[in-house]
Amino acid sequence: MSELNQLRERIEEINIAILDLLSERGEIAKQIGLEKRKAGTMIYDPMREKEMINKLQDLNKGPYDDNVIKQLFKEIFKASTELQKSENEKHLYVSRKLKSDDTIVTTANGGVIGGDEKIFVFGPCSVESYEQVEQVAENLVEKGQKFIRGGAFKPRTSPYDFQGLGVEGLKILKEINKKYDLAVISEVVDPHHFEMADPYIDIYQIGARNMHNFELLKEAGRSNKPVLLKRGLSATIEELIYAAEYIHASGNSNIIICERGIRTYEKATRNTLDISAVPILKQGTHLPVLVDVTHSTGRKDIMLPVAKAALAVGADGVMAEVHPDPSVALSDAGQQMDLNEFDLFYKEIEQARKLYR
Ligand SMILES: O=C(O)C(=O)C[C@]1(C(=O)O)C=C[C@@H](O)C=C1
Repeated sequence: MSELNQLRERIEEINIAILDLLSERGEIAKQIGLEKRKAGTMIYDPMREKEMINKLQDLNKGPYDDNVIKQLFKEIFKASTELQKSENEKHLYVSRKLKSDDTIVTTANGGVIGGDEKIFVFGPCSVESYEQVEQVAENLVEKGQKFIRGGAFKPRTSPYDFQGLGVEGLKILKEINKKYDLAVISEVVDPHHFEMADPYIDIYQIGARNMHNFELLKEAGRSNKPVLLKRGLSATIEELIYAAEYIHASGNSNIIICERGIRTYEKATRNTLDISAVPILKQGTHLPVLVDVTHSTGRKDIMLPVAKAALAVGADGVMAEVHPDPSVALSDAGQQMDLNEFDLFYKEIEQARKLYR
């Protein structure tokens, strides 16, 4: 055998030895990934990678220089994190990889979210009085709606802003539910609220500001009612999925995700609606996805085209705020539709809804 062929043979043996070691390394990385998942730690660990690279560079005898070694190992670490992520994703309860069928959330009054028909969730930002909620409820029943939203506990940016009527607000919502058979969606802000609010609420809402409140998510997971989870103000789609996973992992599979806009540098709208999050969430998870056009835009003049866009990209429904007299509303006065504006909005969005059934 020529010298060249002998060397090539040796190199191929080494390739196979490296491949075997890489496979073994990959299997260990997968196990590390599972341990990290149990502990709730992030997959990517730059400090650990730096430590390992420093050690390897110290031991490096050449002929490859330190930078080449660094690049080669960086590629290996990257491949490991990708492996860990896809393994984790396969194991996420909310992942479509684990369950290909859509999750369909139902309420006692026959409301269905995530089924063949797209749905709407309308109602005032805050519950202010029985009369105020009733005016909206009557309007919704005339339109054949199944849901009403209204906040009784309001986590507001300023502590001096209206904080909601609390339990009194929930009682009003229950009266409305009994009289109009509308399923009530209302926010809870404290892990102790679930037990207290149970007799009054049909779907618990976890608001954007609490998307990362893990104790609240876990308690929502222990509750026996559907949970509408809003995307955090600065949360990535991955973080939103993990927040939903917290609820599912604690035992509750009835989860609805709500894209409500994220904080960007753009000032033309209140938040920036991440429209691409909708198909990404629909592909990556089996959960129903709603789009809140009030909080994402903060502008009544563009709510309709944005709502149509949400339905067009695959949202299971649209949320929007409606108030009988927004000018005196105790919260979100500028962005809630009055009943006339709502009629116009509804006529058009109902047409669009039929298109995307
Ligand atoms: O040690 C870890 O925490 C791992 O997840 C393993 C590993 C690796 O491949 O060595 C993978 C990704 C991390 O960014 C750091 C290291």
